[in-house]
Amino acid sequence: QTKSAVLGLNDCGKISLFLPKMAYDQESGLIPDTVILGSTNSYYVEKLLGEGGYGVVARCMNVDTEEVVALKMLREYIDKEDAEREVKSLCKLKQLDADTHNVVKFIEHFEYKGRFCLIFELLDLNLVHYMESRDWRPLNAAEIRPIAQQMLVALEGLQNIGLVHADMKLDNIAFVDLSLSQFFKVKLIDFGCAIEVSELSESNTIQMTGYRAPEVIMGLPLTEAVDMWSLGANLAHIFLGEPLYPDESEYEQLRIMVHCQGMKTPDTKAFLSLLKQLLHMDPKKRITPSAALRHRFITMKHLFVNTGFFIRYREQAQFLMRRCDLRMTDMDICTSSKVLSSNKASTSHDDTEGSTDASEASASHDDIEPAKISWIKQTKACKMMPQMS
Ligand SMILES: Nc1ncnc2c1ncn2[C@@H]1O[C@H](COP(=O)(O)OP(=O)(O)OP(=O)(O)O)[C@@H](O)[C@H]1O
Repeated sequence: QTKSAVLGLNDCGKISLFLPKMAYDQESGLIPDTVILGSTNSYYVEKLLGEGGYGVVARCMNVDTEEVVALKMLREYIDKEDAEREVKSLCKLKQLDADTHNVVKFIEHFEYKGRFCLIFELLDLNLVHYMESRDWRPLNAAEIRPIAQQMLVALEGLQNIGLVHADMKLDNIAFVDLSLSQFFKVKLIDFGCAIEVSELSESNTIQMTGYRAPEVIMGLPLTEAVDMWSLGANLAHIFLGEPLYPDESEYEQLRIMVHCQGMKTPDTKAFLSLLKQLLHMDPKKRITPSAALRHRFITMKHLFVNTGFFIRYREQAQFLMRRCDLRMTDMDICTSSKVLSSNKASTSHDDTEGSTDASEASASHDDIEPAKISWIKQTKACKMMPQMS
């Protein structure tokens, strides 16, 4: 804790750390118009961009190359061990191509006056800022799709390198450049809580309340599926314009909103179908990133129906996806007339509901005590997931 830190509720109703401006500048060590000397590069601090419990982030310019970057200086009270863990996760992240996997590009790190400094590519507003700028007016399914697809690709990449983000929240999804034509191009940021999947244990209290997977709350064995749950809760948040959890009745709210306001278009149904599988109570049955990328909400197979409305809607939906320049093999296939005929003879690949990876992964519960299994079953029965279908 810092001397002047105050905990309070932010605009989203979440607990945040507030620091008075002047003390914050001094404490962060990031004072505009000063230069931070790194081991190989020096950075001119232009302006402060954001802050969190772990660090303060500023827009900086590499004095030699004039490259504009984001510098995150970890707070004074962060243990060296924790700082080194974040650096270790970021080094591991370098195994992925940051642009194709939609994760922030990590450039370098160094210590400055005993504080860890991490240098990243400069990104734009995060999803909280963006939603605030539109008064939390919900995004529609077509707008959510490119964000969902990119985050699934990111989580698939993390799964491949055995890393769990463990802090998927709207603050940690940032636009690449809102002023560019790639409007919905986003990246996953903040690997401060990331953990190797092999190091996950039941005692880990990871993820933020509201995005926390049930197995974390219940102290059950954890896997990378925790990130998929959080992604589901995040997508529901931007679809509703308000958080889905922790109040479970908000789940009912989602159902009623969709039902009463006539929003249950085929695309909304497809979105809810994916959401249901992301928010599966049982992590072993929760959909995987690769299966989710084949879900019809992402591939848009269900939109390839020959009616005037759908043609226009589909064109808009495809436009939003193309603007992000996504790796859309399935979607590209969908653009051909092949899809119209293949719709008739539906395959199991484009909609994974109740099939493929999700159900195959439903293996045994041998490693969970019987009492816990029965508890989960009861909880599952109480959940309103089935009502969403
Ligand atoms: N690469 C970047 N480009 C632009 N802005 C960034 C970048 N990285 C972070 N930010 C901004 O700084 C804020 C804080 O960054 P970050 O989430 O990494 O800090 P943190 O202390 O780990 O946060 P938390 O307490 O939420 O875990 C972000 O919400 C974002 O607004």
